[in-house]
Amino acid sequence: MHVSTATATENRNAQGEDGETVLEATALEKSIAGTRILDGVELSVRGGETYGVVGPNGAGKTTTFRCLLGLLPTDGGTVSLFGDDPRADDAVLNRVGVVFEYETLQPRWSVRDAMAHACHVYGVPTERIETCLAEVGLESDAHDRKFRDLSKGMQRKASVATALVHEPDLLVLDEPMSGLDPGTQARMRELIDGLREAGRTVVFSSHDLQHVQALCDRVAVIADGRTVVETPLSNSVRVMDEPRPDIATEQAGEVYVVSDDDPPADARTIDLEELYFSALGVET
Ligand SMILES: Nc1ncnc2c1ncn2[C@@H]1O[C@H](COP(=O)(O)OP(=O)(O)OP(=O)(O)O)[C@@H](O)[C@H]1O
Repeated sequence: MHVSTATATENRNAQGEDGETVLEATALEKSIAGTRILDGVELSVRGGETYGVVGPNGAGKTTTFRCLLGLLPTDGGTVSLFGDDPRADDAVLNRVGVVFEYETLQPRWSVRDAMAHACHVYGVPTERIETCLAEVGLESDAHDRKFRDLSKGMQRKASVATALVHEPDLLVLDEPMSGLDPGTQARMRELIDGLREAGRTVVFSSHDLQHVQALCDRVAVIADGRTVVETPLSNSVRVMDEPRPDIATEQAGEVYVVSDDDPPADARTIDLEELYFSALGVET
């Protein structure tokens, strides 16, 4: 999969300067059938970054994505998507491409038909179909086959291609790697990396901490419906074993994540897996 970097500057300009907050949630709450599902999700995604959301099964990642996009009503908290609240006005969703793990394209439509429909809905030329199919590297013999007759990997690529037709400023991918063989996962990883190179903002959830570590600029660990810690990754996380009054830190279990760009000399480096288990209070 390859994404041209030629339009990176244009894309960055379209979504604002790098570093501008494009998606933010504070104190997000959601109950379903009397059960509290989300109880304090906090996250902030900046323009141009790749942002990972990790957490155990049932932590609330998919529910968070639905609430962030205004697809589920919330019971409390704030949501800001490119400065607008999608729960009040969903027009801002025109700037977003979304692929949920279990929501598929129309099973009886061919990939090209589904993409043509998306082009029609968004008012973009159907030339985008070939561009996006090439971008995700979907095998050419799959383009005119019915969605239901494709392998899971082909279906995932077709779904991502469809989510890209309107050149969204933000791509939200719920578990993009799940159920894919290692080779297809690697190609999905290349795609996400290529999107970042092209200046797009990508948010994705995953259980594969290695993928998240390799791809993401920042990550949020969610457990029991709340954000336990949100931190820059840049290949490693700087932590201290004790807090210090002069240093900004965020507790994640037994460690204190240093949020300062200039960590103190006694800060040590841990990987995402160690942070994850510490944040969840799991002995390893
Ligand atoms: N419509 C619903 N009705 C009842 N419970 C729900 C509903 N949707 C989600 N839940 C519950 O909310 C919790 C969070 O689910 P969610 O799918 O958001 O978690 P997740 O972190 O995405 O999990 P996974 O990693 O397994 O995909 C789970 O306990 C789930 O059973």
